[in-house]
Amino acid sequence: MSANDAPAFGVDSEVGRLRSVMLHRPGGELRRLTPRNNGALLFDGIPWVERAQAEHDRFAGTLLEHGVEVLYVGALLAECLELPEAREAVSVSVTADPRLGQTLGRELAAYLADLEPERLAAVLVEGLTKEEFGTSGSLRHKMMRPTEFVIDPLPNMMFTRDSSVWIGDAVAVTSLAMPARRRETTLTGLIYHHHPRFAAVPKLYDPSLEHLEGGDVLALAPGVLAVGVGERTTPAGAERLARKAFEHGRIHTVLVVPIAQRRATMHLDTVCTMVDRDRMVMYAPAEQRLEAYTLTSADGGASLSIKGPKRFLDAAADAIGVDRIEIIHTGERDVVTAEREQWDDGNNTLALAPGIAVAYERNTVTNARLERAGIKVLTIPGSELGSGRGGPRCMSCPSARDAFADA
Ligand SMILES: NC(=O)NCCC[C@H](N)C(=O)O
Repeated sequence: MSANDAPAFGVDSEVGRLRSVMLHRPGGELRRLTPRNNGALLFDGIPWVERAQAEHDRFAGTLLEHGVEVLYVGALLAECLELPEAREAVSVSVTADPRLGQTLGRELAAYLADLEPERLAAVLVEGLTKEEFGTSGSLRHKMMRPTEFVIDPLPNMMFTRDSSVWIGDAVAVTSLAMPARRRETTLTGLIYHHHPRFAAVPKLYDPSLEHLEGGDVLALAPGVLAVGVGERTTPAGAERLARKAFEHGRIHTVLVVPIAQRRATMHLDTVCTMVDRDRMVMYAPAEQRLEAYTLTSADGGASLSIKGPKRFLDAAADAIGVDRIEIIHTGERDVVTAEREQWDDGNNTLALAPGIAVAYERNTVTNARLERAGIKVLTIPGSELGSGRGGPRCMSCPSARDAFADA
């Protein structure tokens, strides 16, 4: 398919020319972060909010300059929340929180029902404190501190990569592992199920299923997925996704890649990302260490063949049908620079086309290596955004790329 008749939706690789992407511009939810809650909310510091927004605007600006359509979660949500059925679904999911109790739950439903779509969309992401909510006849409310949350904020909403992932022409709304992020998928799910733009798109997964996060899913090439299994995605989640992808029919091989269960490697896309058709930026120690189980199915996912494990890069080259995948290392050969730049999302790049990638400017050594290898690196600032431990790939969910064959 050529660029002119590219599908309205669809992602068959990490590098096909990017056409449309979902972002979330960080807002008031970042103002909820304090030194007491930042750990539980999965931030390594307290971001300067205005600066984080300016950095995010630079990111979005870079995408727009390169012809990418930028869709914002806030606007899509507000558009959905014009629909009574979407408002009802969101109210039911928020007020089902057992911590609220019957009275506060009922009062909260009435409060949400009075909000205009845009304000409701903002409250759902920014959260709501007791003092913002106002008076209540509930015991729960009486016993809360003024700054305690009636609705928890979602400061990680800007990492749109994790709560949904496109596989061919279908979307998987994922099942997030960390309590601080679980409610994100009620919002992304709402968008994909209710927004007229996406309502007809086939849905491959849902948040009630085994844990699976989009940052762990790499579309290595048409028909081939790599799924990291570690702190977030479970083996059961990877297996379920594989079955569903085989059943849907666009995927022939799923490589399941165990990754260390620690914060520095929370998702596979913190360890490696594709920057070209057969080139990857990767944390050097992973080159030899990463292994993969190769999953295939001869009957559309009803039964699975599981082979391996073998070295990930060999399994990937076999599955894609190339001699080898060329690796560009994060940082230098010295362990310290590599570790620092891996931590700062040096290999969490977003490809706009084969050989063109957006990267944080701070990872100077990795970026220089990429440039030396002939990759065009478009840098963006990320000093504040980075405190959430996610880079350009984490902060974007592509819904349309040109087909790999034509990219
Ligand atoms: N794919 C990614 O690596 N996403 C970054 C997620 C960062 C977020 N603070 C988290 O811990 O989930």
